[in-house]
Amino acid sequence: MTDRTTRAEPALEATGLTVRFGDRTALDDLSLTAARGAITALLGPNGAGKTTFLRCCTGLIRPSAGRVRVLGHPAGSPAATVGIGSMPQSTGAWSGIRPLELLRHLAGLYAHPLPVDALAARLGIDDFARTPYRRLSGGEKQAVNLAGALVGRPELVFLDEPTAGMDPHARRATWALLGELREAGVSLLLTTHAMDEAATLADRVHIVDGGRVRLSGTVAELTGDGRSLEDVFLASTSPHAVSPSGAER
Ligand SMILES: Nc1ncnc2c1ncn2[C@@H]1O[C@H](COP(=O)(O)OP(=O)(O)OP(=O)(O)O)[C@@H](O)[C@H]1O
Repeated sequence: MTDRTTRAEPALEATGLTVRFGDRTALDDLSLTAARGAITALLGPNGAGKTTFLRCCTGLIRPSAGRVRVLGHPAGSPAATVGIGSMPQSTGAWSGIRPLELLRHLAGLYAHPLPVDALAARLGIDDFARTPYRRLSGGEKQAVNLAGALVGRPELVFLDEPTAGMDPHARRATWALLGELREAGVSLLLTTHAMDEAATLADRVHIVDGGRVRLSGTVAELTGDGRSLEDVFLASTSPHAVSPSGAER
């Protein structure tokens, strides 16, 4: 599916994305790229537009203006969708299904899935493999959601706050796994509120606020003047919600 031309394109390229929900502007002419084989982190206050952006990338939302190319193909097209994995912030979809059943079901949708048992063992899912999804703890659900995103061997993975709710052991194990995926050439785009997560993992950071990219760079570039990443974040973003007109606050 991926030819030489599309391999030359970034893993992800968004140009001039605008998304409105009624009179609320969630994305406001947002443009950014994510390189192949790298971890790109999206930081931003609550309501900044991060999840909306991921939903545009996975084809769940069609922007009112702008375009997204995923692995060299239009977002939402079959050619783009086949190469991606997505870990949403939460999913109410699974309810009574048990983690191993779910992962086997998802694996069956792909031609060359990862071995489910090994993936479940790696993410500690063995311990609760037969517990109905809705009974799992927050961190356990996160592990299952992550496994679901990875089981199809995606070229590009979208992770919406992947370690939110995880204990420090699970968080470190997840960081290690994401680092290994990058070493294997997988491209990753994650959102996070954890500055240490971005600083540890990200090759490039985009700070988003009010539906726009406010700052981009490596962590070293962004903190080159001696400030912490959190100080840079606080100085470049606002605590207020997006105004109904979408105007800058
Ligand atoms: N389906 C929807 N209908 C109406 N408004 C929406 C919808 N989805 C998102 N919004 C609004 O768009 C804005 C951006 O939301 P989004 O979920 O993308 O933010 P976020 O950066 O992911 O926030 P958080 O860090 O809290 O998860 C918010 O003001 C939100 O209320």
